[in-house]
Amino acid sequence: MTPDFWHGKWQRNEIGFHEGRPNHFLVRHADRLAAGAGSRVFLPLCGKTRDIAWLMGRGARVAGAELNRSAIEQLFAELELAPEVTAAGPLERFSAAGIDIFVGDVFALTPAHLGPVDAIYDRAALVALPGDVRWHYAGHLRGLTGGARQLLISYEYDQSLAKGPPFSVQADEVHALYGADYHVQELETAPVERGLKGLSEVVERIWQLVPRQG
Ligand SMILES: C[S@@+](CC[C@H](N)C(=O)[O-])C[C@H]1O[C@@H](n2cnc3c(N)ncnc32)[C@H](O)[C@@H]1O
Repeated sequence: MTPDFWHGKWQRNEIGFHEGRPNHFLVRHADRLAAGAGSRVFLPLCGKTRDIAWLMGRGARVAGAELNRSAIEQLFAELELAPEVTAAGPLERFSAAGIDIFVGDVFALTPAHLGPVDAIYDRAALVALPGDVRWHYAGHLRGLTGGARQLLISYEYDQSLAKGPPFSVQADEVHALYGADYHVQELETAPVERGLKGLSEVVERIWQLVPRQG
């Protein structure tokens, strides 16, 4: 997916991925992020997800990365926060109390700019990326965060019936991407009731990834 693909989606308001309310799996399993008051949670490819407000409401601090500037302007408007905007290498940092969002390519974000994070919450981020990029992404997340624990939400469907994104990411791929560094545990699986891409047989899975040396 090129940056223009995603900018076009935001420009045309084709944001079917945006849930508009906190994700049901996150609400049920957030305690496993061990991200209570003061913890800092990183949301890669964050869009303007309502999960950010929900996590902040629990006292977590939030960091995010998002390609599209308008999405982040909308996010701050919805949070009723006025961001301070500064340069962060090739990205921009939108900051307010308890929140830093890096606008630009997540692959250009460095650990020095991101700063320490306690946990990663990946919803519709890994699955937004094509297969070859997913390997690069998993390694980049490790490098950015020192292998912080994760909650990861994936979709599975028959990829021969529809093109991504979101891409189908099978269980064995999650293990292959993360199993060397993390204990990978499936927490819950549920059918996507409204379907996805016109397909009725789609499942959504939430994973907990705990660092092996942690
Ligand atoms: C499927 S959406 C998911 C957004 C959000 N996680 C949610 O749950 O609503 C993927 C988002 O990733 C952003 N994105 C895609 N490639 C990116 C990249 N290389 N760096 C940063 N953001 C990216 C897109 O603009 C889009 O907002």
